[in-house]
Amino acid sequence: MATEGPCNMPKPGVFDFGNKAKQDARKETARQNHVARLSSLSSSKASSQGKHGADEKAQESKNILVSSEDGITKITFNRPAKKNAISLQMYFDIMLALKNASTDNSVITVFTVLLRRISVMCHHPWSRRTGDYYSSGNDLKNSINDAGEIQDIAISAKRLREFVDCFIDFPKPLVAVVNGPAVGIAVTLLGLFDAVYASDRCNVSYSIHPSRSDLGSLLFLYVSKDNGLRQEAAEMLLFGKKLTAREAWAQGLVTEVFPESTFETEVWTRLKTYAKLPPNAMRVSKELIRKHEKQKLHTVNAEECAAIRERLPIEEYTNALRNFLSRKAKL
Ligand SMILES: CCCCCC/C=C/C(=O)SCCNC(=O)CCNC(=O)[C@H](O)C(C)(C)COP(=O)(O)OP(=O)(O)OC[C@H]1O[C@@H](n2cnc3c(N)ncnc32)[C@H](O)[C@@H]1OP(=O)(O)O
Repeated sequence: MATEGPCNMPKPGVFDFGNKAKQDARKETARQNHVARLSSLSSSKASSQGKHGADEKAQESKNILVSSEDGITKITFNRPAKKNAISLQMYFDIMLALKNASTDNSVITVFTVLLRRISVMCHHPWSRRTGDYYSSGNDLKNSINDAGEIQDIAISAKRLREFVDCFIDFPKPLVAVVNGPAVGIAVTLLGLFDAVYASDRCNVSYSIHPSRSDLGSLLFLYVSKDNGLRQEAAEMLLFGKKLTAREAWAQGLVTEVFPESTFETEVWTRLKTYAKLPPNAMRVSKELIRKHEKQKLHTVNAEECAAIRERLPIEEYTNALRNFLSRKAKL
């Protein structure tokens, strides 16, 4: 792989991970090992997948499960021990899953959390219960090594930008089934879904993570457009106020709130019905609805990621990270 000289390669498309990784490597020669790891992950998985039907199992990875059934491709967080914190590998797995879902036979793509079976001594011997968290956001270990030093900020910030771009550009209806609390980047993404169904045990928040106001500007753009909710949104983004599912609905961040007891049945019944609607009409409608805001979202995303890249190495951030990792601080 060339690492010197001018970069004359054309800018790769948003789902063109192979070329993006190569360009990263040219610019970040000092970080080649890390980039190579991500690149090899991309190429090995991409080559083993290609196009597939909506009724086949599409992708296996430990913390992100992908399956397709009844016209719905489901992308499922499966890292309950870490509250579904999103590691660098998971960012990559999700991008790959979105890339595949954009060309598979499915009609709708849904993000959700794996349900866990727990034993309860009440009316039923076994009861289904949702995973603890929908997602606790960015894995705080992404940017700190075992010695407590900040690492790979440039690559992480670039990866984050590509990740969010994939959501902005996703061509099919994209739905979030949020059956637990969501934090940080997982909240920001809600504004990029076409529908967000939340159970009443969900809440949304930004952490004490000092980068939250950068990351939140994307969300702010979305919720505060014409609806006079600027101050409420700012309270969450600047001061870390946690919103209940119903407050998030009032902000326009959640489409509908369901009681936890009927959440799964109601939501999946509805989604299966939606997946029978004409796919092309939905794609064209989505394109028309989103067309005018897309460029703005890309611009804000680029600005946010640049701000994250600049601000993250500062002491305020490193202290917050170390405090969390040494168990002195939480949300
Ligand atoms: C370089 C790229 C920069 C990107 C910047 C953009 C930022 C995006 C964001 O998403 S910022 C938000 C980051 N998230 C947080 O700050 C949440 C941190 N977590 C918590 O505050 C708490 O864990 C909790 C409130 C979510 C849950 O508390 P509790 O129920 O008490 O569980 P534990 O704290 O014991 O957690 C269990 C287990 O999970 C690990 N964990 C939880 N969240 C994260 C996380 N975000 N990153 C890494 N690890 C996480 C936690 O350490 C425990 O692990 P352990 O059992 O100790 O091994």
